[in-house]
Amino acid sequence: LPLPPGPRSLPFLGNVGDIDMVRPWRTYSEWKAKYGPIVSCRLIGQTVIIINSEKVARQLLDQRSAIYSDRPAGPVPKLFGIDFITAFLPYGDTFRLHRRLFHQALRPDAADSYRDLYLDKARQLLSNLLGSPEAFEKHLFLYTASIIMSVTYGYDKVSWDGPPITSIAKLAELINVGIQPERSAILTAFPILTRLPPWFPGASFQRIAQRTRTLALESMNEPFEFVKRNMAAGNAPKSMVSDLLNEMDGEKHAYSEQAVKQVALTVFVAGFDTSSSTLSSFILAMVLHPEAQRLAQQEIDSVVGIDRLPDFYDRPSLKYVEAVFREAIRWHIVAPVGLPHATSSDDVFEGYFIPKGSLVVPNIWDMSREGHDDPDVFRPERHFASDGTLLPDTIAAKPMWGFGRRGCPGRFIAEAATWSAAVHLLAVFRITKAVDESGKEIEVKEEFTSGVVCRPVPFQCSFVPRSTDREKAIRLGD
Ligand code: HEM
Repeated sequence: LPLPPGPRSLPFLGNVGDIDMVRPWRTYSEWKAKYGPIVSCRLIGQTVIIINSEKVARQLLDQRSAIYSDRPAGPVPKLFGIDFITAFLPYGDTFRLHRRLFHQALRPDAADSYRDLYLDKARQLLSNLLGSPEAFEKHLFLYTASIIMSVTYGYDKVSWDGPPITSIAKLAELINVGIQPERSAILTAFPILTRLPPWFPGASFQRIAQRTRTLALESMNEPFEFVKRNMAAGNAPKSMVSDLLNEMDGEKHAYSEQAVKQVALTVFVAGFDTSSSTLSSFILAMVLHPEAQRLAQQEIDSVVGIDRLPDFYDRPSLKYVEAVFREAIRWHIVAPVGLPHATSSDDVFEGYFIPKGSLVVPNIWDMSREGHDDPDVFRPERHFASDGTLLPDTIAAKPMWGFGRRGCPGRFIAEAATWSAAVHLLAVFRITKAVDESGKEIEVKEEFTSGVVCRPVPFQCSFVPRSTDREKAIRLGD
């Protein structure tokens, strides 16, 4: 049987020269128009299957997940000392154990049990923004980091420039650089390069790898020991690690401390950049679309009133806010091609052969545009049916979280935490373009970085308190 259709490829490099390496999802969408929703190509000796439709992704990655849940084998995670991170594990026993621990700690009801925390940290975010609005990116990072560190290890407060955040955040940043797909493809094709000494011209990746290995060990051990010390002293707050360690005692040998450490560090690595980028993108959308912002604020004022701040029980009544939130996420999807899956055995789909070991790339960017008119336009109204009711498709069911047994286990926490921040920002601030010294508005562009996770290119904006009473209340809560 033939492979799925696709562009002709050169003997060794394959289709490397055909792909927009900065925004590969755009090339994949062009191929969809030519070849259909499932496309095959070659990248330096590797068969790549690109899925350009949610329907096909569900048929293969969800319904045949026993075949489509591996990750590409390559030397990069090991070289960088991060092969224990769940997202890089091959499909096997360790992977299954990690997923079981994630399920225990992050399933929907567990994620709901942290609602007070999301609200508390969102109010802290507002206070930080009142203090230094120009540093909003840093405050978003701190918001995400403090929720993750509290849920995972029980930290009450974390500071941006102190341990353990400095090393973990640096690690997350280096991993983002280290796992760039182009570099992975080259090192996978020429594993000999991984033996180059760090001083060799062009081998700067070896220095990054060395630093990442050290940071990974540090970041795994330091916060873990913090929980163990607290547990020994009898004052460990509830957290993912303390819960798992407590359960481990009752369930001897079911899993090891090492597995708990690995899963815990994965939460930060996988959740930090993705969640803070989502919020940054939401703020950019509000700056560029003041009318949508105004309508959302009008709704908050009428549902919540002006004497209190929003809470999760308001969410079902805040339908326009929900549409704005959904649209901000859809408008610029944070991980446009998610993470590649790999097949662990041969398969046949609609008359096409999909060989074992193929890389399978879901084009989530294209899927988020399917069925929408003018998909580039920011339009919250698209999430309402013609009778004015909000469409039933929830954020948790969207392709943005990936697929099948590899789908994002942090989606419930991520969604609740980003919603909490977004609705608080809307309740308290008018988010506008910043003005320069002469009073002129500083233009803001709809520009995003590229990579596994995409965030808006740094921009300036203003956070103008909408009510002096609320401003006072937040300042007093400092
Ligand atoms: C808006 C924020 C987030 C987005 C958009 C997002 C999206 C994704 C995507 C697309 C994948 C790849 C799924 C696949 O391969 O099919 C993924 C994997 C993963 N995510 Fe998230 N994620 C977010 C936040 C989080 C958070 C907060 C956590 C942890 C609490 C988390 C934990 C993970 C883990 C552990 C994996 C790897 C799963 C595996 O390989 O089995 N993510 N995420």
